Amino acid sequence: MKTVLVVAAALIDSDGRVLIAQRPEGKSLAGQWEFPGGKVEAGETPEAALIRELEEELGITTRAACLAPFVFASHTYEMFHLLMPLYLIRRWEGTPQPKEHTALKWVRPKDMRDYPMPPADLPLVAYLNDLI
Ligand SMILES: Nc1nc2c([nH]c(=O)n2[C@H]2C[C@H](O)[C@@H](COP(=O)(O)OP(=O)(O)OP(=O)(O)O)O2)c(=O)[nH]1
Repeated sequence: MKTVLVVAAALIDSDGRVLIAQRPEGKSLAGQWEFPGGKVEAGETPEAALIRELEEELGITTRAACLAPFVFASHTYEMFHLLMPLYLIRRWEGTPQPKEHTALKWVRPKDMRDYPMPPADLPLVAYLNDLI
């Protein structure tokens, strides 16, 4: 089975809330709430991929020095194995806009269970709960 490398971000605001984004209709896991991010492309570093995805998906600018490696998900889906590092980001420029998602929401980690998330993400929420 193929291992797919996806990078994701937990943007954290000054109130300790984390940004989650709802996947659009027509995609896999439609309607579920995820951490912004996406697949690392050939020849790209994970950090460059995340900076690119945040610009494309949210219209925000950040830089590699603002990405703090945190934890990772390793989860087998039916068609592939997902390996997904999650970076913490507390500094960025711009206001996140849902350019590719149905909606965005700032939520406290303890409230994330109210939002259906991909199975790979559930362990990550527990780590955010401990952090924040
Ligand atoms: N960005 C992101 N992707 C996640 C999370 N949890 C999780 O299982 N994924 C999965 C969903 C997708 O299969 C893949 C991310 O792919 P993507 O967002 O770049 O591309 P996509 O939706 O077009 O992918 P797909 O339809 O081909 O599955 O990782 C998460 O928290 N954030």
